[in-house]
Formats: sequence, structure tokens, C-alpha cells
Amino acid sequence: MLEGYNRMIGLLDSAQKRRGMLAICMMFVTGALDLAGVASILPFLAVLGNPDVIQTQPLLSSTYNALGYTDSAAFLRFLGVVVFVMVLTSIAVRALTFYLMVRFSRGVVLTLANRMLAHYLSQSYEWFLGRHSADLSKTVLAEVNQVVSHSISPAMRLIANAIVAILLLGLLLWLEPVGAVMTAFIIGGLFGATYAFLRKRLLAIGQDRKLAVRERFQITQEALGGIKEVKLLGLEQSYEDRFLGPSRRLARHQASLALVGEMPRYVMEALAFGGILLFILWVLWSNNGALEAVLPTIGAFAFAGLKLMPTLQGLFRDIAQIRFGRAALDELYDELQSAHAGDRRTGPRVAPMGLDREIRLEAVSYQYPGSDRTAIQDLSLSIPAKTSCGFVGSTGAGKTTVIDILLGLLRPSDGALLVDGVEITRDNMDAWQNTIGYVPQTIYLTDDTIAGNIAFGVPADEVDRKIVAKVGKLAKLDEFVDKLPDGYDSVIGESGVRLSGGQRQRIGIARALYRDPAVIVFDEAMSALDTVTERAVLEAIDALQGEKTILTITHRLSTIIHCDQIYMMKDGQVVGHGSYDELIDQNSGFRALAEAAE
Ligand SMILES: Nc1ncnc2c1ncn2[C@@H]1O[C@H](COP(=O)(O)OP(=O)(O)OP(=O)(O)O)[C@@H](O)[C@H]1O
Repeated sequence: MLEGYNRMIGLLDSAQKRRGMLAICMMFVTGALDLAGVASILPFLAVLGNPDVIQTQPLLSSTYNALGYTDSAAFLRFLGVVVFVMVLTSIAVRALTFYLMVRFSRGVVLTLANRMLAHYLSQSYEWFLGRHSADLSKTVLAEVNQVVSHSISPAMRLIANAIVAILLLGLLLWLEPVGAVMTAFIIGGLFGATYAFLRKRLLAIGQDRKLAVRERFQITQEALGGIKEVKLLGLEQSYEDRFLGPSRRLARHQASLALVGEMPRYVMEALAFGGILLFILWVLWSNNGALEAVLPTIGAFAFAGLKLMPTLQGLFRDIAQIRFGRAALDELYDELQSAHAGDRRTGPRVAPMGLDREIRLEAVSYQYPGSDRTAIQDLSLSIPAKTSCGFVGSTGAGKTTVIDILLGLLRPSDGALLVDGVEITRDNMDAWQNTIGYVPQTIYLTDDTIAGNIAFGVPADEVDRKIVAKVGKLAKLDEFVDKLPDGYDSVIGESGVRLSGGQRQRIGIARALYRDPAVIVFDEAMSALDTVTERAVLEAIDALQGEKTILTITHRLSTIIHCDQIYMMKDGQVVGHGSYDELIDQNSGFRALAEAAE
């Protein structure tokens, strides 16, 4: 339990720790005011039972005289008003505490979710290769809520309620030590035994809840992400069935937790009722049946018991919730502790380092994390500035890995990436990456205008229209855009103009060109295009020859016919190098590829 508390504190920043302390204090004040309400009943009941106590009890008689009362009925009314005001105040403070608590917990959800997302985004690209994106979404969107509602909030209530319970028990002890000790033993024993019995089970269902939530995220992402295949293969029912399993488990565990939290209440109500009856009889017997003498004690005991019951019930429910929430808390905490930060770009955009002479890979090897073989072995190559270079090879040859190394997304396990003779390290990585424009196989379009999509990531009011028009022309996008009623302001994406594959690809090229990079990487960018569209896109690329350094990886030889040099790859190594014609002459593997493509 203590370790759990330490972990929760570790998740909060210092302002939240302060606010959390304030909320706990307020919860305690609420409890204490409740207690004061109970205590204020005492004199009221005493006077109600026997008005003579006004004279015999020193505190009552001095108040009575100080306030100038002459009539005990009027004084009783005054005591009634005092009790009522106490109760009202306690209700008002309770409402304020509730508000503070809600604000605090929502605030923690907000900042923790942001912190989690920032933490993920700051991980290296390599780190993401071993992760399932549904899992990361789950932690940011669901687990943060879970940790706040089932760990942090109950833990705070627990502290405040524990103090109130101790005070209430103290009051009972003062009123009637034997009865109080018996009450503490019976109720404490009941809760203790129930918790001991359920401890392991609570932890287990908390763990399985986490797995069920993960499965739900994965199934949803799979079904909606691959909707085309799901529809074509008629997999709707199968996904619905798969989703039902974890959903049922989740519902069952939540219901179990709610039941566990409430369980002792029913037994306790029966016990408390019987206990109070027994207590009255016992107090009467020990006072020889003088009811009015013991009425205040019985009344206060009953009231304090009435308050103590929900407090202890709340304590038990919170302990059960914390146990149930432990799996999610541990996951979030470990997640924040484990992965290292450092790949995050902060501050203003660094100026591109540019490229004057060459990009060079020197004896580079790369092994994917968790893989037992090297994807790239001892690879050396040189790409002069302002030339074009193609990478070909069958699937699994290592083309993507080489490009990811050139992009600085993967760090060589051995060897180095040099740009104009300078090794690319963590320190100059931003400047190198800002030198590159990247065109992937599938262009990710946002629900924005064409101009917004070209100037991807630039705030709308900072988009440079002249550059948009210039790169649009270079990417051969202008013919299509000129026909649209709103031109570059036409909205595309989910709610706008539908685009063909070639048009998407040309938006991708314009996007890569927007920041005027010295290097452009085409990563299978033509694979999904038909040959006519490919030719049109290639014309756009041709226009860049001699201006930019162009790197292309592809399966299709037609894409790289005009490249200045081509690297043919196999099993992570270069097995052929030269111009298209040279390779056709000299490399049988390349010839076979070319023949297969015809
Ligand atoms: N994330 C990964 N984890 C482990 N091994 C990987 C990973 N990605 C690729 N590999 C392995 O590295 C080798 C090179 O893969 P790479 O993706 O670079 O080839 P490629 O030539 O680009 O293939 P394709 O044309 O199919 O994209 C392959 O053997 C592949 O199985």
C-alpha cells in the first residue's frame, strides 16, 4: 500500500501535490465538521431529556447565563438552532470539498494524459517499432482516467476518512469505552476479514481489466482501420463477437468491484442495528433503568455510530478500489519510468544543415531491437549532392532500413552516417532532418484545405501562399487545383474533395518541397500508382533533377531509370551499383528484375 502511495505521488507535479494536500485537508475539515455536528447534538439531547442539566452541567449553565436565558424551552430552541447551523455549515463545506476534489482529479487526468502523450512522442522511432499503437492510445486515453479514479482519488479519500474515523472512535471511547472497543473490534474485524479474503482476487480482476481494455482498443483499431477488408471479407460479425468477450469481462470486473465495495455494508447494517439495541439494554442495566440519565449517551453513540458506519464503509470501498486499480497504476508508473526521453524536438525550429558535397554511409550495420539477425551489414555508399540515387531489391532486402538510417530515424548499430564529412549524431540530428523532405507510400491527408495539407504542420495564418503556389506547380498539382472552385483553399480529406492516388502523391511531393529541403526522399512513393499517373509524377520529380538530392526506394525499375546511380540490394548488402544501363549490362540479378517488370 505504501509503495502504491509513493507511485501515485511520483505521478503528480509539485503544484498538484499542493492542491492534493489542500483537497485532503478540506476532506478532513468536512469530516471534522460532521463530527462537530454530532457533538453538538449532545447538549441538545441532554437538555431535551432533562432540563435540570442546564443548572448542573457547568458549560451549559455558564452559556445559559451568559446569553441571558431565563426559560429552558427557549434555551433548547437555541441549542436546536446551533445544531442546525452546524449541519448546514458542514453541508456547505462538503459541497466545496466535492468541487475541489473534482477539479483536482480532472486536472490530474488532463496533465497526466498530456504528460503521457508527450512522453511517448519523445521516444525514438526505434522504440515505436516494438509497440502497438492501440496500446499507447489506451494508456493515454483510458488508463490515465483509471489511475485517477481508482488510485489517486480513493487514496486521498482514504487519508481523510481514516482521520475522521479515528476521531469518531475517539469520541465513542470518551462516551463509552467498553462499547467503543467492542464496536472497533467487531467492525474492524469484519472489514479486515473481508479484505483479507478478497485481496488477491481484487488484484487479479484489476489486472484482467487492463488486458480487457487493451483488447477492446486493439479490436476497435483493427476493425475500423481495416474497414475495406472487413467489409469485403464480411468480417463484421467476427469483430463484433471478438469485441464482446473483453467487453463482458470488463463489465463483470467493474460489477464485482462495485459489489465488493458494498458487501460489508449489509452485514454491518444488521450488526449495527442489533448492536445499538444491545448497547441500550446494557447501558440501561448498568444505570438501573434510569433512561433520562443515559439518553444523551445513547443518542450520541447512535449518532456517532451512524456517522462511523459510512466512513468505515467508504474506507473499505477505497481500499478495494486502490487494490483493483493497482495494475493500471503500476503500468502507468513503469511506462513513465522505463523508456528514455531525448528524441524530442524542443524550442524553435533549428536551421537545416544543408548539403554541399555528399551523403555517406560508412561501414553501417543495423540490427532491429529484438531481432537475432542484422538487417544491414557493413554497408558503405556515397551519394553526391544534387544527384539522384535509387535503391532497388526484392522484399526484405533492406531498402527501408537504409533509408530510415539516412533519415536519422534509426541509429546505426555500427558505422556512421556522414553529411559533408560531419557525422550525424543526436546533437545535429534536428538540423539534418530539417534538410530532408520525405514522400511516403501513403500520404496522410488531414481534413484541411489543399494549402493546409501542403504546408503540413504550419499554423493556418502563417502559411506562405506564394510557396504553396510554387511547390504546387513543381509537383504538377496546379492543373488539377485550378479546376477546383476554391483552388488551393478547397477542403480535402474526410469531408472534402475526393482525390485520386496520383493527386494525393503530388500533394505529398508538394508537401515535401514546401520547406525547400536540399534532399528529397521518395519511399515507395510511386508503388500504388498506375503507369500513366506514375509518368506524370515522375515528370514532377524530373523537374527537381540537378536542384535537389533525390533518394528513391522502389520495387519498380521504371521509377529509377533516370537516376544517376542505383544501388541494388539483397540480404542487407549492396550486390550491384551503377547507372541503369550499366546494371543492365553487368548485373544478372538486375537484368532479371528488369525482365520480370516488362
Ligand atoms: N521492425 C522490425 N523488426 C525486426 N526486423 C525487421 C523490422 N523491420 C524490418 N525488419 C527486417 O529487416 C530486414 C530488412 O527489411 P526492410 O524493411 O529494410 O526491407 P525492404 O527491402 O525495405 O523490404 P520491402 O521492399 O518489403 O519494404 C528484413 O529481413 C526484415 O524482416
